[in-house]
Amino acid sequence: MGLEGVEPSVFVSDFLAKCGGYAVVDGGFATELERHGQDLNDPLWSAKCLISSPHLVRRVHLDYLDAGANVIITASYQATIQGFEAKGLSTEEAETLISRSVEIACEARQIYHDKCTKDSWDFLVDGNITRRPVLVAASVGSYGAYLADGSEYTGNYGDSVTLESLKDFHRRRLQILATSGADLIAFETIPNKLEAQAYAELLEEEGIDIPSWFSFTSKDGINVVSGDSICDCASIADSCKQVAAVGINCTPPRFIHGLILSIRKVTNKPVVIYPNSGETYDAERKTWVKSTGVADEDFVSYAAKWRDIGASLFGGCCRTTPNTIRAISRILFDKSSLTLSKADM
Ligand code: MET
Ligand SMILES: [Zn+2]
Repeated sequence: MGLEGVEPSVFVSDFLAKCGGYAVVDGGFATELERHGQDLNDPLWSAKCLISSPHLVRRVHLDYLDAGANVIITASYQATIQGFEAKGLSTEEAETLISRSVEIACEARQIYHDKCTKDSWDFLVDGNITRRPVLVAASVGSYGAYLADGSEYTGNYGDSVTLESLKDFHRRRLQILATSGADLIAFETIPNKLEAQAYAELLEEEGIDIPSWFSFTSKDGINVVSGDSICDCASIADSCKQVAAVGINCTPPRFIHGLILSIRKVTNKPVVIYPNSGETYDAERKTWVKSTGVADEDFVSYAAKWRDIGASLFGGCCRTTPNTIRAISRILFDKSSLTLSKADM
């Protein structure tokens, strides 16, 4: 499935309609690889597994598909040409691994669909076999993710990083991912306005012809992590015609409600929400710690409320699991939890 001349907004609204109005995104990817025993304490983080354990990458995609995901996000979050080269790989090898991340996700989707066709009684609607729509979203992590020093959670890149240097950093990987067979590009954990602007300009300059979503990260529910206003950031996404959805990921669930309301003020594009488990990443100790202060309840119970204030795509980020996604899927498609206005439609 690709854009094929279809407007990005139409592509996503058609997809949402086919999913039943709302779509389920997968959950934490790197942290799920860790749960399977991988040591990702490495500058490549999850991208390390593209080299050492591609079978496990496929396994985790399959687990999320089994849990109900309509969108699976590739293992390319921290897969950069610069990062692979620092490990001694050639440029060509690095580029192959980046494309491979998309191929593996597409393979998982194929395996999943083949399995469903065999067990087709699960998929019978009015006597016809229907397939749950599944899109492969190619992940682009921020420049801070490549630095692997936690700066995707501060957005503080220093004065030497400019709009042009960010565009140069991201250009080649974006070109590869856009022609790799992915259905869309997921720009994830965007920590500041400058990087959003760099992505928007790159999409235009490179004539990227698959849709994208821009997903920001926040640690206070008001601004993105750098302190830039979420409204300013979402406005950049709103102005870019190739951006088909705007949202928030890797942010504690308790901040999501206010962020959706802020995003809604500046855009009518679909809102994508995939919070983390509510724990905080300690970059020095390279570990997740329980946050102090307000407790994060099980965020699955919030999903219906986020839907009711206008979000359309829901999943999880770091430390969420296939169980989280299964629960979100249940809540979203549980007709009895729909609001009156939705039930009346
Ligand atoms: C730091 S956010 C990481 C996002 C990425 N898609 C993952 O789940 O691994
Ligand atoms: Zn995350």
